[in-house]
Amino acid sequence: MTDPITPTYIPGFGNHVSTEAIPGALPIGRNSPQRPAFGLYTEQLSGTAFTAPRHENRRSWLYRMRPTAEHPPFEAYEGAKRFAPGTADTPLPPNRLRWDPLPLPGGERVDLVDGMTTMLTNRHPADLEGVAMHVYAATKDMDARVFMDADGELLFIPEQGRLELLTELGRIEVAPGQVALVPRGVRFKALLPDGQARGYVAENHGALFRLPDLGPIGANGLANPRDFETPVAWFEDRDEPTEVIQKFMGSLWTTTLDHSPLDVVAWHGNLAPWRYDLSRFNTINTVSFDHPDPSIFTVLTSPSDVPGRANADFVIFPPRWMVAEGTFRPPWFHRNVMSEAMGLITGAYDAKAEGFQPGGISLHNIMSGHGPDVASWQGASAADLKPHKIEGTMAFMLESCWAYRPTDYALTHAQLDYDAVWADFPKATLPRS
Ligand SMILES: O=C(O)Cc1cc(O)ccc1O
Ligand SMILES: [Fe+2]
Repeated sequence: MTDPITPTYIPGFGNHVSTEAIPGALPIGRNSPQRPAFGLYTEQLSGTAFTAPRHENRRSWLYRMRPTAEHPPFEAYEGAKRFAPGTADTPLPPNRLRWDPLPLPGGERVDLVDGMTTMLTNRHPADLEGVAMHVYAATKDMDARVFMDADGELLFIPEQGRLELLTELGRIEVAPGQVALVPRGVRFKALLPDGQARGYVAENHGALFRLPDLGPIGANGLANPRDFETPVAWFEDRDEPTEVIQKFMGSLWTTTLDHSPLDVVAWHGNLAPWRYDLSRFNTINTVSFDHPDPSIFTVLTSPSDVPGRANADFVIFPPRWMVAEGTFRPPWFHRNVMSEAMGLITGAYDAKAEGFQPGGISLHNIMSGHGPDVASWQGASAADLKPHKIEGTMAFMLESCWAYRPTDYALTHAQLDYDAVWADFPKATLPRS
């Protein structure tokens, strides 16, 4: 059963962890003993192909009360109609779009799974590439059910309310301002310690998120590995019917076990959930002039097969000093070969004076002209360029080389005239010859 003890974490990113909730549960010196302690079952959970290069290879060994293999067939899940509904195969308009935050559900309370709305997808999960952006608005704990995503790892980005993620590999509490990752295939349930919660989920079908290379920055900076926290082993011993909802190849499926599958008593390996506090991000930026590319704010990257071109970059815009001299300081006007989906966790974003709200989303797909809105452009063009601290804000970008396609729900719920934020810029006045 869930107990109120604060979860315990082990620091480090991608480390080889060994952890047991009951002394003696973890075998020593071999992965697969003939008779594991206490009659536990051994299971390998792979996050990369068996043959992935050693520095990319991610897997963990789980020691559990029953094998995952013991389950009835899955059937189509009829709930969560806005979660993973698929997208139409019609031409994708190149329009810029923006969305207000989802209202929290009013009447009947909904849990995290039924409170999920898929907004943007790119690529099909079967391609093993691409990312999706979902938003959740939940008002109920998941009780006798768990969720598992066979289609990718899940990066939770809370905007309101904490989530307590009870996973097969341990418990994670994540609050707005922090993010948490649940690896592909790991079952979990989400409790809402604040009674309700809202936020974003980035679902990554491609190469696992990793820390970016630092190049000339050196050995330290941006997100430092020691600030990632992986939970110690924890399990529940619950012989009660437990629904398992699984996302597989873009659809939702359900089956019911006679026990909780959160029954991993010990595990070791380097494929595990973690959380990270975005305030630990060591923000690096110009101390001279110009506005560096936003890649300087990359927290995590999922590479594609093309060097330097991300399947997905998770980038943040944290509080920071702005000191650039003789410079238009906010994001510039630009057209990007990558596609940009953005969210706002708190505060305001420096390129948008209004209309981009916490919990909202904006979409600027490949080659869409965008940048500061008229009000932000006017303000920054006239600003006195003394050092200035941008405070109380946290926006993020899920930048992908694949164009995003909004779901039907997203298309029918977008703000009506986002283009207007860039209307009526004064024309440049050229010198007369
Ligand atoms: O479009 C955006 O607001 C995101 C962004 C921010 C920035 O500082 C530079 C480029 C960029 O795409
Ligand atoms: Fe941009």
